Amino acid sequence: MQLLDGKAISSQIKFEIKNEVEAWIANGGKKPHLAAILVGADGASETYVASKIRSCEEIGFTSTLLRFGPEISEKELLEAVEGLNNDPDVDGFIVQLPLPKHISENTIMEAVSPAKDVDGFHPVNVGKMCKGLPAYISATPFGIMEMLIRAKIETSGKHCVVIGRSQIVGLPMSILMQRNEYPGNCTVTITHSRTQNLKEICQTADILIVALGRPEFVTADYVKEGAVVIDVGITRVVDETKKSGFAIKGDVDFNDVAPKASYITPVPGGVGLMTICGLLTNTFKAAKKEIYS
Ligand SMILES: NC(=O)C1=CN([C@@H]2O[C@H](COP(=O)(O)OP(=O)(O)OC[C@H]3O[C@@H](n4cnc5c(N)ncnc54)[C@H](OP(=O)(O)O)[C@@H]3O)[C@@H](O)[C@H]2O)C=CC1
Ligand SMILES: Nc1nc(=O)c2c([nH]1)NC[C@@H]1CN(c3ccc(C(=O)N[C@@H](CCC(=O)O)C(=O)O)cc3)C=[N+]21
Repeated sequence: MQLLDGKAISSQIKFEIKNEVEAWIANGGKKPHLAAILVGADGASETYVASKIRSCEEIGFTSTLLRFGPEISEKELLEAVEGLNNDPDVDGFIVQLPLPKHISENTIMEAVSPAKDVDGFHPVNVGKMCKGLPAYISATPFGIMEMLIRAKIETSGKHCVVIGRSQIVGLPMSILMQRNEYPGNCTVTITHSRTQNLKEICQTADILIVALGRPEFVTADYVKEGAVVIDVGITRVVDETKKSGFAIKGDVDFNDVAPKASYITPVPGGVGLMTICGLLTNTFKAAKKEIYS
């Protein structure tokens, strides 16, 4: 078993971005500025925001966080989005999901200017990604692809099973893994809560990407000997032994699955850190106006 060490890979990527940003600024470029809107207090979002702010500081980006209570109206949130769309200093921003039930996530995602949509959630960016055109690609799938590249994992002709079909992870991940270029060319199966025989399908996976949001759901009996296992899940569970009062768990039972896997990502220290790299890469592209002039 080989650990796909998100900490080591993401440190290397951040080092590379930091150097590029320094050169960009030395040549008169603008310091990249990433903003985030957080509504309420979702555990995974809190983890993300904290991690993101730390990374922005590390590599020399400006970061701004706009926090709102869960009672904010859709109209007020749309105004906040419009404010960031029109703020010339903000290069890119994300609206943390999930949003409270009374707010339509699709309405909010469509309100974000595609040029500042560093999460890659706007239909224009999703459409461009599907067609293989230059676009912001959702940070988590982007980070996972980068991890596969850096670990030189063979993907061509492999069976990739994705658990979860969300707009933010499962769906874009599936599209990227079937593309006619490395790291893609997989035969992809997308599974979800209505899938029958999930375990049997997972047992046929050469590459298993798990994003359903249930801590330690995938056990060794789901996994073929020698499979590559990518754990996207981030759930805060109560843990009295921790200073913070909680521990972060993935969707894969790591200790059970690791002996069977050829490669596996840990949680924490895996995909989450790669997501941050995806977001920073997209934000730097936004500052350089690489995709939208
Ligand atoms: N590490 C990182 O960078 C990131 C981590 N996350 C984490 O990843 C996890 C998934 O996030 P996200 O995609 O947003 O979650 P969603 O809740 O939006 O989607 C979950 C998906 O899993 C499916 N699902 C739920 N239960 C089952 C089941 N028992 N069997 C099979 N499929 C099931 C759902 O099916 P259906 O469509 O039928 O409801 C849905 O498609 C969460 O823990 C989240 O915090 C998310 C983003 C980034
Ligand atoms: N619009 C939107 N885009 C997202 O990409 C998005 C979102 N909303 N909502 C919440 C989920 C969750 N998510 C995480 C990303 C990184 C870490 C992360 O950096 N984790 C580190 C640090 C963990 C720690 O602090 O210990 C790790 O796993 O090692 C966590 C969670 C992005 N999400």
